[in-house]
Amino acid sequence: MIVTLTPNPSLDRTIELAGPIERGEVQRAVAAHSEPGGKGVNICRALEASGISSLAILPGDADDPVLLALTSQSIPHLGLPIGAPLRSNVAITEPDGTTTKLNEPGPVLSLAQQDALVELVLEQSVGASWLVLAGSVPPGVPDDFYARIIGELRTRLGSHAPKVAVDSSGGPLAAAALAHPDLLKPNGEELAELSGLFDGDTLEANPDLVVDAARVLIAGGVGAVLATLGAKGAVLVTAAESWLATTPPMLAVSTVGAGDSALAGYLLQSNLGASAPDCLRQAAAHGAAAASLPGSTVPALHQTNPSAVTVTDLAPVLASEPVLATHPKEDDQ
Ligand SMILES: O=P(O)(O)OC[C@@]1(O)O[C@H](CO)[C@@H](O)[C@@H]1O
Repeated sequence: MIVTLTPNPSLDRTIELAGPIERGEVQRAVAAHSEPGGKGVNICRALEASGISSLAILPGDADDPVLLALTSQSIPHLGLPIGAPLRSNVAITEPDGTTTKLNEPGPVLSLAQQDALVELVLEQSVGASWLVLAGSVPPGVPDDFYARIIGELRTRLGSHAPKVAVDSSGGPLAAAALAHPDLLKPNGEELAELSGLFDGDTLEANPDLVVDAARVLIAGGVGAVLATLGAKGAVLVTAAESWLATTPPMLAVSTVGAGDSALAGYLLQSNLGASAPDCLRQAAAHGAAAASLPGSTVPALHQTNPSAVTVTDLAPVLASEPVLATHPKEDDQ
């Protein structure tokens, strides 16, 4: 069983345009759809689609559209009632694959609600193989929320605690990185910010340099780093080894949730006891498949093509003069 916590879930609304977005103009959409979202929710949707048992923990009332959608899609979940509507996030997609994402702040979580959410996570983590702490934290929640959960989990469950993966950004990601998670899943920009090495564009264009940046985090106590690099693939760095996974070129339809799907692919194989390079291979295959699907749609295992993924060994470059290059972002936003 894989448990995810999404403290700031959303109803993801995708609006498809027939041409480029025009600021300040009225434009007609060709299609629109809604899906229950938030990073941990997407990971559970991807795992369930492949028959891997999971539980999505999130704040939200039973009659909130996000929870109603999870129920109707038979995604196992536990909602903590908060008496307020969850947020709606909007993605605007253009025919060339460009995705523009507008994320609301989300409802405030009181201290009592935060404590209740932590308690729910600790209770449900007993017997789980992984706990995934995913996404932004809503207003009122301090940056050390994920770090606190990792600490309390290990104090309470000791050697029975599940492995912890973190997929977040900004302050919550930085604080969680110091709490020794087993796996961190940054994109190039997040890894650059966390490590203080290079910038996001440089890392996304130069997977070799990702190893140097990830090693900074591993030296600080992070178990392994799975860095998703959009069209450039993904890099997995452990204490001793590192690999790059690349996929054949493709035109992205919507990159929303591609990073979440990549993490789901990794966890899926990890749960089956696969080797680190095979976990990475599935991560890249899941990420590519997600980018080929509209909106926040997540792929099932049978919709991915791991045999088309090339996995190669990487070594740290420790470049004294980083290569300057840019690359369009295609990771999830
Ligand atoms: O605002 P956050 O919590 O950072 O990200 C939320 C979000 O953009 O992440 C998912 C894609 O990764 C979407 O389902 C959702 O709308």
